[in-house]
Amino acid sequence: AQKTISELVDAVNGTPDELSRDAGKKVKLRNHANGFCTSGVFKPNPQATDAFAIPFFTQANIDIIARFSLGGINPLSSDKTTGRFMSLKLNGDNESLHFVTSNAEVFFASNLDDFFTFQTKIKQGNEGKQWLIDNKPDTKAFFDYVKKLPSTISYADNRYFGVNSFIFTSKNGESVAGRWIFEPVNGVRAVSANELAQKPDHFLQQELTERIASTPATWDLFVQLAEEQDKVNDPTIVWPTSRKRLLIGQVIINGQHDDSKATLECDKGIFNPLQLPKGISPSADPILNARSAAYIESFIRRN
Ligand code: HEM
Repeated sequence: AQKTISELVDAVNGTPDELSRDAGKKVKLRNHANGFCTSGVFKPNPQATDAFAIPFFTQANIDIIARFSLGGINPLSSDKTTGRFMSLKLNGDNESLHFVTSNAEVFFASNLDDFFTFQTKIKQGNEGKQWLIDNKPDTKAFFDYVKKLPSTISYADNRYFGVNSFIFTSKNGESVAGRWIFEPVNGVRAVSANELAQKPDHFLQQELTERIASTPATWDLFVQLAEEQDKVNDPTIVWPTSRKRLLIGQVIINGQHDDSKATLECDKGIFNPLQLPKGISPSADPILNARSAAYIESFIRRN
């Protein structure tokens, strides 16, 4: 039988027992616990609405609430790992759009059973990891990809990927599949193992806060468009880099609303990958379609 949302959240939180929901609630477990919130503005590319029928992007400046995080349920995990995550709420005058992204372009599972298996095995240490390498080619490909990710000493120095596909309505009413890619305007900056070793265990929050006090962290947001032969509903398959990209706008993280209630309390809420404006809809990717419900279940448990 298909895994339930509750079982998936149990597996993520590592509390797979009948009382897990209550247990999770008591200890307030949450994935991506090591993280913090800040703010900024999104400036759509005026040409974006030449290609797409997405009225949301006609607003010149859209407020952003951002949360940067690491994977895992340990709020005190070391910042020296390579995984980096960026979640954004674009709050427009009439609609909103959320992004929940990773610096890995590829996912480790294409279906909920494999997601559950990954979460369960990965918590069993080296033996579980070896089992995944031997039995799950998608997960092995993900491990190989992650090994090649650069070490970075700033959230600003990474590319971020939406990973799952969405369906975009073109100006002439056609549906086209695409994926979000955020390119850091100053490029990816990798550091040596030596430079990373000199850092304390926790530095990412302070680094970004100090950085944006003088210079915003900025990303160009692109939609990478699928071609006929591309697998749209499988996040373990990366599309060729030759695929056409359209510039949608720029993400500018400058802390402009860091004193607002929405930013200060952003940790309490959720980022919802299915919060989309008119003209963008979810693909049939089963991973994407389980995410909102899982995030809401996690939200209920931790509140
Ligand atoms: C079936 C697939 C997935 C499940 C079940 C799942 C589960 C979860 C859960 C339970 C949380 C905690 C939510 C909360 O309490 O706020 C979470 C957060 C998060 N997930 Fe996933 N996830 C899935 C796929 C993905 C994918 C594909 C990505 C990357 C593109 C991703 C990136 C994130 C990020 C960045 C957060 C933190 C959001 C924040 O900053 O508040 N997840 N996920």
